[in-house]
This record gives sequence, structure tokens and C-alpha cells, in this order.
Amino acid sequence: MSLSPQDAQKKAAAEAALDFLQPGSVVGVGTGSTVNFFIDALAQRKHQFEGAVSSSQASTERLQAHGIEVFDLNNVAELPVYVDGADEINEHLQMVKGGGGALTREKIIAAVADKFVCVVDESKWVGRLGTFPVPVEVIPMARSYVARQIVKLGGDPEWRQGVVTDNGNWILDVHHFDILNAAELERQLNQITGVVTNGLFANRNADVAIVATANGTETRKRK
Ligand SMILES: O=C[C@H](O)[C@H](O)[C@H](O)COP(=O)(O)O
Repeated sequence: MSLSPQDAQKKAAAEAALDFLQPGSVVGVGTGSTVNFFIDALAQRKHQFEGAVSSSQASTERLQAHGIEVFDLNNVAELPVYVDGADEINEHLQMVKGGGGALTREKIIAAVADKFVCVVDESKWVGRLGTFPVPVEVIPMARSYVARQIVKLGGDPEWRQGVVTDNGNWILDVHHFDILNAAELERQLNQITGVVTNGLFANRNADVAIVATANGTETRKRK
């Protein structure tokens, strides 16, 4: 079956990330349709590394279906590389993530990893973050309170109804944020009681972005 042009770019970016793997180590694995291509590519190299830590139940199942061992992050002392996609990424390699609801575990693994390699097709590369709504994971009983606080910050929250995260929580997707300082907004959102975390990855941004375009893949560093 032939891939759509966008899926072909996702696959190209994901496969290029294999060059960043450290032989013999554990690799951090994100979540989403781009990462699924990475997991499938990883399966061809599974004897070259020890195993993976995973940011979601969905990625864990896909890794295990390929016979790749998935470790508990608590039992992993060193994580040289984390590979994940993004919903948006800018020239500072700050991202919006969490379109698939996996933001909290993704942020935890990103915090542990030495190097965050973000794999995206060119549609994800933006001048300014915020066209894609910013996901916020909330403790269910705090949903309305958190939504009211987000309105005070200038956002327009929408409950992602019917979605429960791997952590048993809910998601608010925040539209219309005017994001001038992503790192500050990330901190402000995290200070609201009841917020678990939010999908701005500005304080822990990526170290490298692999961006697939119609003309091939490019490796971009932070500006
Ligand atoms: O929760 C999901 C993750 O943050 C994904 O990495 C992000 O949504 C990008 O996913 P995709 O590769 O499917 O566009």
C-alpha cells in the first residue's frame, strides 16, 4: 500500500532518527503516528540496543509486538536519546505536544533523556506556536476550576470528552493562546492546582529536529 505524501515524510523523519541511537543503550520512545514508523524501523535494529522506555500504552504494545523489551523508567539509570514527534515545533525547537494525549509521560521521559530528537513532517514546522490547541492534562475533579483559570490566562479551553489518559486523567485543549513566551506560559499553566502538566515543551525543548520535506530530511538545531 502506498503512503500519502505526509505519511511518507513522517516515515522518512522517523527512519533518519535511527542514526542517533547509541548501541547497547536503552532508547526513549514517544507516541503517535510518526513514532509508530520509528518503532517499526527500530524493530529491524533490535539486537543493537538493550530495549526501550515508552511514553504510552499504545507505544508499549507496538514495541512489545516487535519483541522489543520495554523497561520501567524507574529501573533505567541512563537514557541517552529520546525520539518523539510533535504537533508543532518552532525554530527554538520548542513544541506543542499531546495531540494523542500522551503529554505527561512524554514530558517525564524527555526530562530524563540526555538528547531529545524530534521527528516531524514539514507541516509541523511553524513560525509561532499555538495554532494547534495546547493540551492540558487535569485531575478530573479539577476540570472546571482549571478551565476558569485558563480563561484568565487568555485561552479558550475545550474538554476532550470521552478521552481518559493513560494516567486516568482528562484533557483540556486550549485554543487561541497568543503565545509570545512559551516557556513562561508553560510555567503558568503548570502552577494551576489540578493541572498535571501541559503540552508546551518550551523549558525542555528538543535538542535536534529531523524535519522531512518533499526534498528529503533536514536536521535542524536550536536557533
Ligand atoms: O500525545 C501525542 C504526542 O505528543 C505526539 O507526539 C504528537 O501528537 C504528534 O503525533 P503525530 O506524530 O501522530 O502527529
